[in-house]
Amino acid sequence: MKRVISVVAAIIENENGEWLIAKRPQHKTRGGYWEFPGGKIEAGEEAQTALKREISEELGIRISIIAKLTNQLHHYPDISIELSSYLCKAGSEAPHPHEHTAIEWVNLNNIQRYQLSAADNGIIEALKERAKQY
Ligand SMILES: Nc1nc2c([nH]c(=O)n2[C@H]2C[C@H](O)[C@@H](COP(=O)(O)OP(=O)(O)OP(=O)(O)O)O2)c(=O)[nH]1
Ligand SMILES: [Mg+2]
Repeated sequence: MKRVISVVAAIIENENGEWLIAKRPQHKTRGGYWEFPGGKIEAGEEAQTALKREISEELGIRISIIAKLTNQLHHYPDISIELSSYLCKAGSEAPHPHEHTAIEWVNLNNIQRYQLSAADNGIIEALKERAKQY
């Protein structure tokens, strides 16, 4: 059995109802794919603490975590990940891509144009479901 890596991702919404996605650098696993910023939970770390740390490292901003959105196990050929996503709000600080090659604010209608990691399909589904309720 493959090792399961616990990963947290921030689903950050701005005032225009757009979501922040970031492009992974080529040299990393799943390089060139877009994702929701975040990363691996370190040993002994709480999920939400890990998320705030990752977002500070990757984008240089603080976030408030509103609610958990999804929790899904995904098997890639090389690794398995347990991906937990959280709905978040950013303050007035502008995010900068410290560890990605680009960031974009996208709405749910044009997010399909970006090639997202396979594990993120469940997150998009959940966001679309949620959008129907409003
Ligand atoms: N952050 C993030 N990782 C994702 C998403 N979807 C997805 O399959 N992954 C995968 C890619 C990686 O194999 C793993 C998380 O890796 P990561 O590269 O962000 O981890 P990290 O920030 O801790 O980076 P590193 O120190 O290991 O380089 O989860 C997503 O939406 N966000
Ligand atoms: Mg990361």
